[in-house]
Amino acid sequence: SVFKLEPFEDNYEVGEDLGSGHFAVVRKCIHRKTRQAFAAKFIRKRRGGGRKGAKMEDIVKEINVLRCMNHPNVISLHEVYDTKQEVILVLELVSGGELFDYISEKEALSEEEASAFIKQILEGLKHLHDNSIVHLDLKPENIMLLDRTSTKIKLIDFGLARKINDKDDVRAMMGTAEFIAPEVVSFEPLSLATDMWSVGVITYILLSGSSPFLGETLQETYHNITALNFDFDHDLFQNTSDLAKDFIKRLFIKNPRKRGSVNDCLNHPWIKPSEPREAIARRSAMINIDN
Ligand SMILES: Cc1ccnnc1
Repeated sequence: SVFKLEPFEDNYEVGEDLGSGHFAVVRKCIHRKTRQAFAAKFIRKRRGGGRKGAKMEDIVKEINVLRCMNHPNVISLHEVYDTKQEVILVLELVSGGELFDYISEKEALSEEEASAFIKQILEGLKHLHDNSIVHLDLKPENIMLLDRTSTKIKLIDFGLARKINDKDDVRAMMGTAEFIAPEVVSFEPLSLATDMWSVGVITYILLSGSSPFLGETLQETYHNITALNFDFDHDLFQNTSDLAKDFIKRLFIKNPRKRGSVNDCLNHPWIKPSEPREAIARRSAMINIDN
């Protein structure tokens, strides 16, 4: 079988908790022979007719998605163990913490920093979308920094990701309320554009520290999303460029077909500066000397 059946602890020492998800817990682990460090995702299997645990078909889906990924901004899968109670995904270890924590420590980021993070998220997402895979759960908790010092990021959780082929449309995948697109709320067919809405939400949060559609209740959040009830006139956006706002506006579009694609976003001037930013800065510095 492609999954290893021997006891996981024969080959790995299990270390500290790194996080937990729906039916899974992620722990740092060290390969006994090579001393190489990984992140082991222990996914509880659904036993009998119970409700606890993940369905094997969903676990296999996540594995198949991870298997076709090979990109610097996407977590890689090393190997899989299959035991009676659980499936263990041995994943590449990223130890810089969640982008979520990085932002909350810094309140809001500079536009350069935000643009650099979003560019990496778009590059990882392009790799998925070029393989017709939609993530469906993009949010700052699922984006991790490679290590404390670098600002390199990786997309980590593919629990809801799936192949989008036109014949069977995908519906009713619930991500996390704040980040889901209108078509998810209203149970309409999902597409790659569903991820692009979430990129808009993440960008808005990186630049302002505030969540665009979040309401007091779940219902209010859903209403704000389907009514596109967001604004930039927060004093939080007073010194944000029109280019950055334009980037976000092209993603908060109700009709998925009209929303910016991952390629549109990578070519947007807020992401792809026409010239290196230091050249822009140098030019404006020269102007200041002349004045
Ligand atoms: C939480 C996590 C997941 C995957 N790799 N490293 C850390």
